[in-house]
Amino acid sequence: MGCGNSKVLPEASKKGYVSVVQSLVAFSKAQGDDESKKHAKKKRAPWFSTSAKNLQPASNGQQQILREGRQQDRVAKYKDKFDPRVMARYNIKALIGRGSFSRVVRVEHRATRQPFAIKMMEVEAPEGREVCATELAVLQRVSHSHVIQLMEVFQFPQRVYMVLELATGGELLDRVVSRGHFTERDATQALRMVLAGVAYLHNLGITHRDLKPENLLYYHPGADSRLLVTDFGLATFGGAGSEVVNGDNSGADSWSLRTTCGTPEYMAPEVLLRRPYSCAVDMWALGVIAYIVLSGSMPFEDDSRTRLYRSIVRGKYSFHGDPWPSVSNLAKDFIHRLLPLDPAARLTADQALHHPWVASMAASSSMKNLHRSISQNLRQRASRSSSRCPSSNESSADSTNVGLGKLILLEGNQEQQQGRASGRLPARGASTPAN
Ligand SMILES: Nc1ncnc2c1ncn2[C@@H]1O[C@H](COP(=O)(O)OP(=O)(O)OP(=O)(O)O)[C@@H](O)[C@H]1O
Repeated sequence: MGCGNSKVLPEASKKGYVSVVQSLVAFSKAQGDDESKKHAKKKRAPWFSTSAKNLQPASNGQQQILREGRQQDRVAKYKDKFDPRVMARYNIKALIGRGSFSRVVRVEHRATRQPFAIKMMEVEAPEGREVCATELAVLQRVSHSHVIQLMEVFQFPQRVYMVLELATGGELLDRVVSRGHFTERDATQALRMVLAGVAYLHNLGITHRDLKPENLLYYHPGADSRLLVTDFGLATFGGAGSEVVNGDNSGADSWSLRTTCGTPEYMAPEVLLRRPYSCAVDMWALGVIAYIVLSGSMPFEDDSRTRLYRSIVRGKYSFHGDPWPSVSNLAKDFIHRLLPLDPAARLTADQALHHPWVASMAASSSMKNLHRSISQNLRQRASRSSSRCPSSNESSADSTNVGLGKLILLEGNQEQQQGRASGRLPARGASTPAN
C-alpha cells in the first residue's frame, strides 16, 4: 500500500453516499498507538515497494537474529489471539502480513502437516464484517487453478478465520525483479494465467475491482508456478451479463455497478467518473498491470491525486522512455486494447486471451531482455516513493499523495444486497464449523 496505506475518500462525496472510508480510517485509528505504528510499517508504496525489498542490501547476521526474535514474538502474540478451536487443528508458524482488517499467518495442519495460510478477519466492526462477507461470498463460490482456493472457514462472532491455500512464491513484481532476465514471453506467461483466472471470475459474474500486482501471488517459488488472483475484499457479484460472457460487454445488464472503489492508479475512468460500470474495470486494471510488467513504470501516475484522476479520465499515457523502444508493437497493441476510455471497446478477458501477442506467447516479438530497464524503473519509483513518505506515521488524511491505498465509497446498498444474496450459496470445498 501507499505511504499512508489508508482507505481514502475521493475529493467530493455526495450526500446520500455512505462513506465506509471514514469508518475505516476511524477503525484503524481506534486500534491504538501500538497497532497504528505497526500498521504504518506495513503501509507501503503501491506495487513497487515490495519489489524494493529485493533491492535492499543483505542484512547482517545480527539483524537477522533480531528479525527472527521479533517474528517469534509476533507469532506468540497471534497465537494468543487465535481461537483455541482453530489452534486445535492448525499450528501457527509465522506471520505473513497484515491487511486493513486482517492478519495472515502461515500455519500447518496438525494432522496432515500440510501448510496453509489463515486469514484472520476482525468482524466486530461493521466495516470489517462487510469486507469479510464480501471476500467469503466470493471465495466460497470459486475453484480455479488461478484463483486462491479457500479450504475451510471458522466463523465466530468476533473473528472469521479463512484457511487458504498457501502462496509461497511471492508477488508478481517481486518475481520479475528477482529472476534477472525478463522478456515479453515471460510477460505473456504471467498475463495468461491472470487472464485465465479473471475470465473465470467474469464468467461467474464476479468483478474483482482491485486487481494489481500485489494481489497476484505465485503459488510456489519454482519457475513453473501457477499465478493466483487473491484478495477479494472489494469484489462484487454483478457487472457481467451474458453479453460479457459472449464477448460483448456493452449490454445494459452488465452496467449494474456503482460503488467507487479500488486502488487509485488502477481505477478505470468510468469508476472515477462515477458512471455505472461493469467487469470491464478489471480489464482496465489488467492494462495497467501489463504496462507495469513490461516497463516497471506506471501508465498513469502523479503525486497529486487530482492530477492522477485527470490523466486517467483523459486516458493519456505514452510509451516513452526505456524499455519501450525494445517492446513490440503487438505488446503495445495489447495494452491499447485494454485501456480505451470506452469500456465497451475494451477487450474482455476471453478476447484478451486470444489477442495474438498473448495467444502466440509473443512469438513474433524480439526476445530482448527487458529486466535491466524494468528493475531500474522500479528502483527509481521505490526511491521516489520513500521520499514522498517522510514518516511512517504519516497521516491517513493526506490528500495530495497518491498510492495511498484503496478507495471505498458506497452509493446505496444495491451491490451489497446482490453480493450477499449470491453469498448465500453453499461453499465449495469449504466447511463452516459451528461456533
Ligand atoms: N493465501 C495466501 N498465501 C500467502 N500470502 C498471502 C495469502 N493471502 C494473503 N497473503 C499475504 O498476506 C498479506 C496480507 O494480505 P491481506 O489480503 O490480508 O491484506 P492486503 O490485501 O495486503 O491489505 P488490505 O486488506 O488493506 O487490502 C499480504 O502481503 C498478502 O500478499
